[in-house]
Amino acid sequence: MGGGGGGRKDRGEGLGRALTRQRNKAAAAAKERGHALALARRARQPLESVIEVSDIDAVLQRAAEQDLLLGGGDGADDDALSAALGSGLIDLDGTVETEEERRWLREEQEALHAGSLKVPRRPPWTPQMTVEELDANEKRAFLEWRRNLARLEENEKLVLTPFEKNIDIWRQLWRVLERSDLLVMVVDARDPLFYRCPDLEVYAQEIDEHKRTLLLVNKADLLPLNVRQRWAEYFKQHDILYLFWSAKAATADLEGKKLSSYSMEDWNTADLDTKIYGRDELLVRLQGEAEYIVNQKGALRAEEDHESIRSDSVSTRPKHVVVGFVGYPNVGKSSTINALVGQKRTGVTSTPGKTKHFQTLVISEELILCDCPGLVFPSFSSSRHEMVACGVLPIDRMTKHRGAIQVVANRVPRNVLEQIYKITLPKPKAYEQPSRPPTAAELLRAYCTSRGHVSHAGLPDETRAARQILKDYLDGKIPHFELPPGDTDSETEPEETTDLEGSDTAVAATTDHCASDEQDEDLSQADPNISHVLSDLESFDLGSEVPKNSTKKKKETSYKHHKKPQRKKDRSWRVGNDGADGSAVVRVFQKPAVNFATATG
Ligand SMILES: Nc1nc2c(ncn2[C@@H]2O[C@H](COP(=O)(O)OP(=O)(O)OP(=O)(O)O)[C@@H](O)[C@H]2O)c(=O)[nH]1
Repeated sequence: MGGGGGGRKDRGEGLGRALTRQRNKAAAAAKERGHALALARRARQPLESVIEVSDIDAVLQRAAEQDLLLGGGDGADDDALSAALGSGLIDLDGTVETEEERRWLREEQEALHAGSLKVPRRPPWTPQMTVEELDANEKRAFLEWRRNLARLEENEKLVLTPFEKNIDIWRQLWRVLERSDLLVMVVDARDPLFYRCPDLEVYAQEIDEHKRTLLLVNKADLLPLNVRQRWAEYFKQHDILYLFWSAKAATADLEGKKLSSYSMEDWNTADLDTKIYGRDELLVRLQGEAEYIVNQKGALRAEEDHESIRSDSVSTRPKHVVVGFVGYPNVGKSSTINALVGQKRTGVTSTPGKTKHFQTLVISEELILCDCPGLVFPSFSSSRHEMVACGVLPIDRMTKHRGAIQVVANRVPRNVLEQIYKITLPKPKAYEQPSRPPTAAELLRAYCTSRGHVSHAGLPDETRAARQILKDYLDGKIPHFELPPGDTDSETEPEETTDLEGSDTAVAATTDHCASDEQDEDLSQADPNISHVLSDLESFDLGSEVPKNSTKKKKETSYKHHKKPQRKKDRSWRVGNDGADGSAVVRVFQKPAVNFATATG
């Protein structure tokens, strides 16, 4: 009886244990399914830049990744989260200190630690590795890179500006770097050093000592000849391989038009150091540089193999060369590729970060181009505001517009701003420095007053004004450029130099701006009543492209529904993949404009 009772108890305990086991199993399976689902969902997500550091989703996603990498377990979630938090995803105030008294100290620190600002390296890999192994290794190395940057920030009291935190975007760069013979770093001519990433050049040579980087100084149409001369001097002094280029001018040329920019008058100078290259010249130069690299590699390999180097084996042209294009968002990579291909292959917009995947374009049997998505490299030296003003962070995501406008006000002489916008800025008070730049508030209010931009609350619509001013600044309607560091003119006579250049360029820029300004001029003469303000708000992002006679239509549409028209990147040309890692290849055959052999002699 007792035994029977014991048996029931045993059976009962056995059943309980079995049920618990089953429940645990089900829970584990559910967890696994959840993981798989999360992974699958993530795989389906489009490739997005993660630059803004306050994105809590990104924090959690990284925490989940960490969990995955470290195998989970007790407290792993907490550890992962704190690792993600500690690795710089959360930036508490998101701004960089700019007080004068702290600046030199910070600059000293920045110079000291400049070598630590590295581009993440792809860990060593072999074709024999499984996809999972490769993926885990890359994630581990990436997290380590993130932690190092965070440590740098924490320990040294340095402030890192926003940088790309999405490993998948860096993966695109790794692949472009690996397959390119020549790396072309596209920079904006108006501040080339801001957009240059020296560590990327170092990294390229770590992959292969023969790889070289060419600085493609784009938007050179916005740079007067004398400023190009100064930069040319600087590049030569610092042994930087460079050339001036204007994707916009090259595109206009292809369309049989001429760019009406002041600096294009002397673009085709005989001086190779300062001339703005044309499309065919650039293609020849790129191919020449890349072939030189491939030949050097071939020669070395032959030497290493103790082969007898026949003279023709070194000079034989390689089958084809690959030229990779990298750079910050919005510097004009896609425009350059489009101009080189000779037709629209990649989308061009003034919104940074539009190119998401690298693209491979076969220009000819001999030349292949690779276009990498725009990347925001880690840096110390610029503030978030500066990055918005420089087009690296999207204007649309800007929340504190005055900071970015102050960058514009500090860089562009007061008289130039007044001329371009036909506004009068308040003069500095008697007790203030007579040469002080206008404050952001002064500039924004003067602009709003002249255009009648009023917000719902009846206050000046500073956000709208800020967006338009920043757009004009980026598009080159407001002329501006930096001089090389240590340029004596900029040091000893900043006012005079800027004023001189500014007024020169202001004339051209004003002419350039006239058409777009006409509409605003009209608006400024009208009564800024609320319906006008609303219809006016609607034209906001269309800016100068809205024809005058479209005012009526604008009034009829609700401003709430107005969204910036996003031009879609034309990807219809994508044809399958190249067999390596899923990247698209299109074959674009075109007659080489100049015979390479004759052109290079
Ligand atoms: N003035 C001038 N503007 C240019 C030139 N090249 C490009 N732009 C403008 O710069 C903006 C950005 O050009 P994109 O070609 O889309 O830049 P991107 O580097 O491919 O940008 P992402 O897709 O963000 O990587 C666009 O508004 C272009 O019209 C140039 O040579 N001169």
